[in-house]
Amino acid sequence: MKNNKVFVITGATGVGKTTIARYLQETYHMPRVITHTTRKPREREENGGAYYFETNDSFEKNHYLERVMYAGSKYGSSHEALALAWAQSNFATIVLDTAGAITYARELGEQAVIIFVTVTHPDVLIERVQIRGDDPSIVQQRIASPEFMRDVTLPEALRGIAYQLENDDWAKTKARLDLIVTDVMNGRSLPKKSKL
Ligand SMILES: Nc1ncnc2c1ncn2[C@@H]1O[C@H](COP(=O)(O)OP(=O)(O)OP(=O)(O)O)[C@@H](O)[C@H]1O
Ligand SMILES: Nc1nc2c(ncn2[C@@H]2O[C@H](COP(=O)(O)O)[C@@H](O)[C@H]2O)c(=O)[nH]1
Repeated sequence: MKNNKVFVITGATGVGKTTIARYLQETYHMPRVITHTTRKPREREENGGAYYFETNDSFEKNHYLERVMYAGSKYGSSHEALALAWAQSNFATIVLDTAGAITYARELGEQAVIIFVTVTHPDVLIERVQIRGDDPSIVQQRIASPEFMRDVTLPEALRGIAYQLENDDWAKTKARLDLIVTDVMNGRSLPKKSKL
């Protein structure tokens, strides 16, 4: 349906994408599009919750709107998972790296509301994922990956398209998110040139 929209939350590791998607889910009842990955589950991550966890073989059996390699693992968002979320609500959320967000913007146009999340000091990202309890060797591999460095900066292809949302202070982030959601739900669009 043309009225359906998906809020695409993108940005670097640890910047708060999943936290934001959870807030949109809890506050606005937006279902999350569950994506597929071959990476190993973290503690407390369940199949069909955080992700559909796949083997290399099972990953290849799905139909993807887009797919990427990120820090050595495969990730992909399936047409089926997006349809499932839109069957529950006209507004859904998805968490993607910036390559995926660019594909969503290109493939879905106005139906994709892209939110690029940043922090003022990227050093805090390492602290955040350590506090989250990520395995230190995985954190090191992640930080060293070209995808991590790439996703710290708004890609050229998303300039003028993505909302830029600073997530230094969670209370302020929630207030800014409320502004974006209210505008989108009312069919308006806030200026996207500067950071919110
Ligand atoms: N504004 C904030 N201030 C401090 N900590 C935050 C803030 N937002 C999120 N966090 C915390 O930072 C950690 C990383 O957040 P989250 O898992 O949402 O990041 P992410 O962008 O989804 O990361 P990844 O891409 O690695 O999955 C979590 O422990 C979360 O609680
Ligand atoms: N392009 C896609 N990116 C995805 C997808 N699912 C998750 N992600 C992004 O990958 C990295 C790593 O995630 P993590 O859970 O291992 O920390 C992160 O930026 C996610 O947003 C997807 O289907 N396509």
